[in-house]
Amino acid sequence: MPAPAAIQPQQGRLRVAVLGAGAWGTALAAAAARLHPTLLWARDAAQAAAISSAHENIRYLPGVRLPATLGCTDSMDAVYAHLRDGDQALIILGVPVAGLQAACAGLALGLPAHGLGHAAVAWTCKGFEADTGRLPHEVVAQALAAVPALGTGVLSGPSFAREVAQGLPVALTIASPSADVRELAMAGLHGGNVRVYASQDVVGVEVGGAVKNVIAIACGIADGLDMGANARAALVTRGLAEMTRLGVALGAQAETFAGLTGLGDLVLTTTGDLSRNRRAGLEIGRGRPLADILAGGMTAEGVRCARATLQRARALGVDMPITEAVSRVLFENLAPRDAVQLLLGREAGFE
Ligand SMILES: NC(=O)C1=CN([C@@H]2O[C@H](COP(=O)(O)OP(=O)(O)OC[C@H]3O[C@@H](n4cnc5c(N)ncnc54)[C@H](OP(=O)(O)O)[C@@H]3O)[C@@H](O)[C@H]2O)C=CC1
Ligand SMILES: O=C(CO)COP(=O)(O)O
Repeated sequence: MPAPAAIQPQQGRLRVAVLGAGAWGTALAAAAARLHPTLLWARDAAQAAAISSAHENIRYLPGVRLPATLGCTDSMDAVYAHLRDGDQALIILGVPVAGLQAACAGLALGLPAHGLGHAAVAWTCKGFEADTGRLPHEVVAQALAAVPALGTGVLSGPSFAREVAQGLPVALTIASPSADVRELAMAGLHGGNVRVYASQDVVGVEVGGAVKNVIAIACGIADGLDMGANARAALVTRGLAEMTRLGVALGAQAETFAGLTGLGDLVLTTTGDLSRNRRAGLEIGRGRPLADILAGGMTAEGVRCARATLQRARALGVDMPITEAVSRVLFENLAPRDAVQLLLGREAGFE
């Protein structure tokens, strides 16, 4: 695609709101607050008050100091008032896939009622919706259909929340059919140690984010079983192949999977121990029951969406052997070692 137009400085004019004060929403809010007036929204009043006063999200990012300029509220009216005070409004959704529909349904009512029907909305969740198999943009299109002037896009890429909140370097991708949304997201976050690239391939970016979580579980399982570095490299590479097959079948561009939101995020999440999906896999490989691992409420989107990914792939006739093996380990009591044998026992074929 052609390079997007140069970004004009928006200081003082662009206002950013981040909905969802989990690890990733808080980290992105911290990054945006270094550049623009930014307000974070938490659904829990006590959590919002604690973040505003202590400048720390003790539940999700303990020990990380947040910018003093970053406020947090549990009031959507306060969010709308904050956005109305600027000339341009960027709303970043930091909720998981399971919360996306409800978050958008709220915005579909609230944004037009507050004169913000032209805002830009970017979601950050990674996965297929568990019950419906929809990708996030399909959820958003339906939930925001009543506000057609809104610009929408997906923000993704290899990005552990803790590192971003600490101000360490990161590269992200905003994918949207709208040049305005791409430029607004870049203006909102690009600067200092944050680089934001643009893409038009929403499907490719979303499929990369969804499938890499499942492959991270597979790599965690292999590492938990001490299968070695060769096994991990094989899973990453063949995982990339199945991610690409599914993405292309859904209309994505194959090149997207060689970028930040495909290979980039796959490498990060399959090898970095900050990954919750990888950690879930490690524990499974070491024999811990899944229910135990998730008992604390840890967000592991690969667990939530593995079955939906597989169903969508089957409907398209796409072969995803690693995703299938992970799904059977998670939900059909297949022993991790038997899953490895199943993958190794497949017929030889062309790469
Ligand atoms: N953490 C990371 O490094 C990254 C995460 N992501 C993606 O971002 C998304 C969010 O992840 P992350 O922030 O880490 O998750 P967390 O578990 O840290 O936080 C989730 C946040 O969403 C809220 N939430 C949870 N369920 C719902 C719901 N059904 N409706 C509304 N709000 C809800 C939670 O509120 P409450 O606290 O009140 O429960 C919390 O504020 C995931 O899809 C993840 O894959 C993307 C890039 C990096
Ligand atoms: O998406 C992520 C990094 O880009 C975070 O990965 P986990 O959800 O596995 O922690």
